[in-house]
Order: sequence, then structure tokens, then C-alpha cells
Amino acid sequence: MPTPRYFAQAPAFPAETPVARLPTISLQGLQSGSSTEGHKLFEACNRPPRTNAGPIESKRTQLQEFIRHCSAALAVILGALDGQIGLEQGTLAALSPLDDESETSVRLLCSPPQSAPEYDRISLGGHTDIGTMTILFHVVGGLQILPDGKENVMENWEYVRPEPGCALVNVGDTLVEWTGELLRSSLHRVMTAPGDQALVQRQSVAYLVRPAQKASMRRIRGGKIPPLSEGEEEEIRPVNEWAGWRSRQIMLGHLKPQSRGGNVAVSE
Ligand SMILES: O=C(O)CCC(=O)C(=O)O
Ligand SMILES: [Fe+2]
Repeated sequence: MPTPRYFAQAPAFPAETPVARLPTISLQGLQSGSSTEGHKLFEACNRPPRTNAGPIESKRTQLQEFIRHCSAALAVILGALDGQIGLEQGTLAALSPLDDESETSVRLLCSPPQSAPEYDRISLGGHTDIGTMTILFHVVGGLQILPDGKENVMENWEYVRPEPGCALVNVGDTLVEWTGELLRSSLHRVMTAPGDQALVQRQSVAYLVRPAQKASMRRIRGGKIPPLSEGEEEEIRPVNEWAGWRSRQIMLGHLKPQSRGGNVAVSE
């Protein structure tokens, strides 16, 4: 441990600076089996029970209602896709049921107004949503997509214009995997809103549906979904394992987030 002799070589830590309150636990005490020090250590490492932020807890009922509405809308959309793909009604929705444990979440984003807007500022970097589908509600612009096949350079990104009475629906990567890339997820990001919209606060609400944790990433069989090609390895990991792997690969730079899928369908 650094001794007072070393501390004497640097200016003193300012007394008025607010600091985090951390416990000091004696290593000697732990070595000698002191239960007091052991208890202090456990208390310091133990995670307090998770709670939602106050504004979320106080709106719990409305949020539950919101989730139920979004889920019902998504069931309609997924049902229409079942029909178009040639799958039995309810196939896609059954993979992400509301009542099963999953990573499904509601994300509230808020970008503060800018008095001197920096229009090239990225507030949420380019990504595809990893889950099944996303419903996004926004009023102020800022969302951009990179059209399929376009190089990821500034001038190729296109703003999405929020429309009254409309929500934006994003296909997620899981749906791309399940359908053998028949469906496409799109690369999107959030920039400073264009024009005078940058002068006001931007808020968005996203309902991000993730599959049931126990679901499999195995490709769905049937309809227009292309069968595995000769020698192609079947993805058999459970959703959680696959999602963790994919996020890590993207973080490490081994996988690049990009618009995916939209293969020409192979007919039966
Ligand atoms: O705020 C937005 O417009 C997009 C948010 C988004 O892409 C996300 O939450 O995954
Ligand atoms: Fe997103």
C-alpha cells in the first residue's frame, strides 16, 4: 500500500471535493478470520435490490398498459408476416410471448436541446436491434437509416421523418436469423435533429421485443423461408447465448453492425 511518505510527495486531495463513501476493510482482519471484517466485505460487494427509477415506478400502470398495447399491435404485424411467409398463424408471435421471461424492454431516450446545433453529432451509434421487432415512437427527427448496400459514410445516411399517427417498426436480428435472412433488419442511428428541431428536446420511446429466453435461434422451417444450403451450419444456440455472443463480437469489432437479410425467397 502507498505509505504517507508517498502521499507527502503530491498535493493533498482537496478537502472540499465531494467524494464517494467507500468502506475500508482490513486485509489482516480477513486473514485472521474476523467475522466483522468479513461481514463488512460482504455488505460492500452485495448488490442492493434493483429498482426502477422513480418516474418509471410512478407510471408503472401506464407502462404496463403501453406494453400490452404494443404487444397486441406487434402480434398483428407478426401475424401478417406469418401469412406472407406462409407460416401457420401465430408462429412468429409465439416465439416472443409477453408472459415468458425475456429481455424485452422499453427504452426512453432524451436528447437535450442544442442552442448552437452540431448537426454531425451522433447521440446513438449505428446498430441493428438485436431482438424480434421494435416499435418506435418519436415526434422530433434525428433517426437515420443506412439504406441497404450503401457504404457507411456520412452522406449515405438518410433521415426518417416522424409522421403524426405513425410509429416506426424495425425488424430485429433475431427475426432475420429465424427466417434465414428472408426478412431484413436495418442499420439505424440517432443524430442531432435537422434544422430548428435541434433547438428543442428530443424524446423517443422504443418498445424492444426480445424472444423468450428459452427460445432457440434455430431457423424456422416452412413457407418461403429458405432451407439451409448444402454444408451450411444450423444455428442451434439458445437466444440468450446467441445474443450475448453477437453483442460481444460487435464490441470486439469481429462483427460489423450492418443492415442484414432480405434474401430473394426460395420457393417451395
Ligand atoms: O431514438 C430513436 O429514434 C431510436 C432509438 C433506437 O434505435 C433504440 O432504442 O434502439
Ligand atoms: Fe435501435
